[in-house]
Amino acid sequence: MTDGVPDTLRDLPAWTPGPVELADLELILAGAYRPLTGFLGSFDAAMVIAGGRLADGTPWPVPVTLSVPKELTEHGRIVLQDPEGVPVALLDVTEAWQDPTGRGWRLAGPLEALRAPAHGAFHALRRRPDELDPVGGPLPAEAPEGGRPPAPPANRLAVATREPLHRKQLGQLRQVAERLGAEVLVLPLLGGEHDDSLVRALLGVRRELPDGARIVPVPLPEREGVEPERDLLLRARVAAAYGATHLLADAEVDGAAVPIVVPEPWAYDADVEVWRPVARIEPDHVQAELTAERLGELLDAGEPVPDWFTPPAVAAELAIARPPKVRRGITVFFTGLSGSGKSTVARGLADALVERGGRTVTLLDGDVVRTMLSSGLTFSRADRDLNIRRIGFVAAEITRHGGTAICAPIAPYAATRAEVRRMVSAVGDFILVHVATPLEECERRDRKGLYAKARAGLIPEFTGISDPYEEPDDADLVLDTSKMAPDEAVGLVLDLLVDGGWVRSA
Ligand SMILES: Nc1ncnc2c1ncn2[C@@H]1O[C@H](COP(=O)(O)OS(=O)(=O)O)[C@@H](OP(=O)(O)O)[C@H]1O
Ligand SMILES: Nc1ncnc2c1ncn2[C@@H]1O[C@H](COP(=O)(O)OP(=O)(O)O)[C@@H](O)[C@H]1O
Repeated sequence: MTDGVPDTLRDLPAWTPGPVELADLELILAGAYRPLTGFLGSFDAAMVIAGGRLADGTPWPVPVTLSVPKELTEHGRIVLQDPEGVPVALLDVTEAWQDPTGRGWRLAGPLEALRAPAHGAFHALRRRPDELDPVGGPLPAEAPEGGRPPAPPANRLAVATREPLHRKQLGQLRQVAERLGAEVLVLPLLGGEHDDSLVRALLGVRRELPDGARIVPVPLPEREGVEPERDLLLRARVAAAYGATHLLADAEVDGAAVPIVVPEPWAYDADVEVWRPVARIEPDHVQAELTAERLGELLDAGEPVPDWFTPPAVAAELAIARPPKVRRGITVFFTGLSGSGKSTVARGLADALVERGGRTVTLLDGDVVRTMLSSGLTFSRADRDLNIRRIGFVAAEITRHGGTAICAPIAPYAATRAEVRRMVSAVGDFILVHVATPLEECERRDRKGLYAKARAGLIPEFTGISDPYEEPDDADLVLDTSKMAPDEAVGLVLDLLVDGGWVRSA
């Protein structure tokens, strides 16, 4: 491995895989996907999807593939790079194939590591499987006074989790580890929006884990469309590569790479105020679980998460990952025809929120965006989509940081609006307001004289006249401004925000 890009690679085409593929690449190169040494070819992928096995019969739960644009399928070698353009691996292409369902192109072939991938927060905790001691670790150098050295643990119990561990799971983990005589390896699975919170929540309960427990973050994002059983099988594979002899999980699954251990049910004993196996609690002392729904309600309302349920360090991280609604970032996204009233209502809403105080507001109005962020873009479908994606990107950043983004573009395409909803919802909340003023009314208003020009054929591709507008079927609020005054329209959006808990009632 060298610092610069070797001369021999400089002329090769480079490709930046998607986030899940980059995580796969890292795990393949680290040996955490053993026995996989590269992305799957068509036969292996088909066998995995159909029967959970590679073509040679090795059990493998999910298709680990690399998708590329068609142009890249003509090359024999490709440099795979991270999103900053730093080369990570060299792919020797042995097969370019087309996915039978989506028709997208895939590449397979051996990989050569060029440089260790750059890790962000908590990089100091990362370990490749070969950087962990084998089960049991090195023997203690000296025996404790007057006794024999304790036997090293015979087993390694892994927990591979995308969720923090609460008091129940911590108790179950201690119980199972003790029963197995196992050391504990916690693998926080990275790839979500709150990776840092997850790792901090696990570090925060270190003292509640059995002695010597290790925490090693592993990039294993949730994969779209993969059933929970297959995800569990993949977690077991990775745990096995990290030397685990057992994996703690909520459910059993056949064919796992290491035995899955499902702990016996535990509950909170309200009489003696401890968590313990249900079998050891008087039935009328069993406290009802805090459901995920109730936990969500507490966090949304900014109420404390009870100490009996989770340690304070975890509760603090839960509140960071899901802040109270009054402090949570939100995007209010107006969509509608030109002249429908988007800017008027959006401006009125921004003013009303500023007057109330308590929220920072950024208005991303359609016309204004087009003179700054999207200057130079046309009104072709591709440029409109790019414009909306840019607005969505900025809105998501504002939302991530707890702000209020108010957007007011036409945004005529449902798929692009859905993309923005996804981007924003991953980091906060998203409200879609359809300003559904009829075209006749927008045209009658014709504030800028654009409809007249469009009718005269002077503006090609004018939304509603010579270009499509796809009506939303997922709007959180629909406003027809031909039937109400601007103040009333603003009032309706404000009511929605107050009722939903994002804005305090005046
Ligand atoms: N061909 C065509 N179609 C639609 N609109 C046009 C067009 N050409 C210029 N304009 C003016 O541009 C404003 C719409 O820009 P947006 O960025 O909101 O459009 S889009 O979301 O990218 O489709 C829109 O402003 P609003 O009236 O505020 O919606 C129009 O004034
Ligand atoms: N209830 C209402 N809400 C919003 N705008 C209204 C309403 N009633 C009349 N209008 C008028 O309609 C026009 C809408 O223009 P604008 O807000 O720029 O629309 P857009 O941003 O959708 O192009 C303004 O002249 C506004 O005064």
